[in-house]
Amino acid sequence: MPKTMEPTMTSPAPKQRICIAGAGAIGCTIAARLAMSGQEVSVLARGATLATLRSQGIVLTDLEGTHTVPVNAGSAADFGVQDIIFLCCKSQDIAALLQQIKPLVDENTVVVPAINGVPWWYFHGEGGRFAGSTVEAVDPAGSVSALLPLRQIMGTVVFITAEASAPGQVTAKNPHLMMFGEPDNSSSERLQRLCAVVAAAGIEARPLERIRDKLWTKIIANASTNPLSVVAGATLEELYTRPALRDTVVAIMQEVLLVAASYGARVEIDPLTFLELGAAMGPVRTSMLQDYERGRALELGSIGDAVLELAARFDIPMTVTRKVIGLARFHGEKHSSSTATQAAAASA
Ligand SMILES: NC(=O)C1=CN([C@@H]2O[C@H](COP(=O)(O)OP(=O)(O)OC[C@H]3O[C@@H](n4cnc5c(N)ncnc54)[C@H](OP(=O)(O)O)[C@@H]3O)[C@@H](O)[C@H]2O)C=CC1
Ligand SMILES: CC(C)(CO)C(=O)C(=O)O
Repeated sequence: MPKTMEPTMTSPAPKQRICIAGAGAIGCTIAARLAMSGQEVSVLARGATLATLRSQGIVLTDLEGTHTVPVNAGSAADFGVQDIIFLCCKSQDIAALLQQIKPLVDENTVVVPAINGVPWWYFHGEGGRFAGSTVEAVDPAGSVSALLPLRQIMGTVVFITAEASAPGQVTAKNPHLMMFGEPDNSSSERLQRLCAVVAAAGIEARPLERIRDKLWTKIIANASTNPLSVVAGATLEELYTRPALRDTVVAIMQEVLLVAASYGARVEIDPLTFLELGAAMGPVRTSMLQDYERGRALELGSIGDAVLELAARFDIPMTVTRKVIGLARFHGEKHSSSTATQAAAASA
């Protein structure tokens, strides 16, 4: 069975009301591209980022050059009901952001969580042995699932590398690619519409029949590199090419591949191909390394703990993965508390 459906929409992308909730590296990249393509884009932001977006717009540098893009930025109260909402935050911020976007959602709104790791809706919509069960690491006691009906969600896997150098200023050094799929694996008009809208914005958009296969492909990439990038202070190129790091990357890949296979995922990429593709992305700093360097919380819930939780259901040991996640957590907590102490001292 082909895993990528053929996009069926040939007419120009329909005009949509689109909200980007979360204006960091990925949010600003998607918002700028969509706004440049003529869509009605609203960006939900806060603090210094909101002020900058209002005064200067988004400055996106990607493979096509540098674009300065004015956007309508504000809080949820400033926007009406949306056709599409991209959630562009770290997994630990999903619940807060879902609460904020409630006024923007009606029964036709499609919510697209552009978030790495195991999604909170993983066991919803597809059936199977664990149907309806909760991934506690990302959906404690079902508290996130309760915030949004499953039928509003469109799965996505984001293959973009982006970094914000300042609020609203983002550089993305690789081609933009996003894959989309219904949680119940169905084909739908809204899936085709979403792909048409995103493709018209210069982001390659692939509709998928089995979104979980590609989720696992990305989970393998993130679990094997993001936490280790923090421990080693290493770029993707270094992680995938330096023997001392590559061995650990491969060991984690092998462990997570076993978890993916246990859940029936068909992952087409073997570890050696992962290494080649990853190295070709260049000296990219993972989003987790970016957070570490800023003293921010690390996204270990969806990228680390959720994977260990799913492995435990099949008694898969995860020896290397667990150790690296533990080390990353230790480094992250230590660094963020010393960053907070320095900030407090500086403002005293
Ligand atoms: N960067 C990358 O290259 C890639 C990232 N990803 C994934 O995409 C997701 C987003 O990552 P990325 O863009 O890098 O993350 P960032 O940290 O750069 O951006 C997240 C944004 O969400 C905002 N935010 C969080 N909570 C709220 C809230 N309650 N209200 C308003 N704004 C909020 C943050 O605001 P504030 O700054 O004020 O906290 C921040 O601007 C993550 O899951 C990441 O793993 C996937 C592929 C590549
Ligand atoms: C590094 C990358 C692009 C892929 O592993 C990523 O998803 C991240 O930075 O979180």
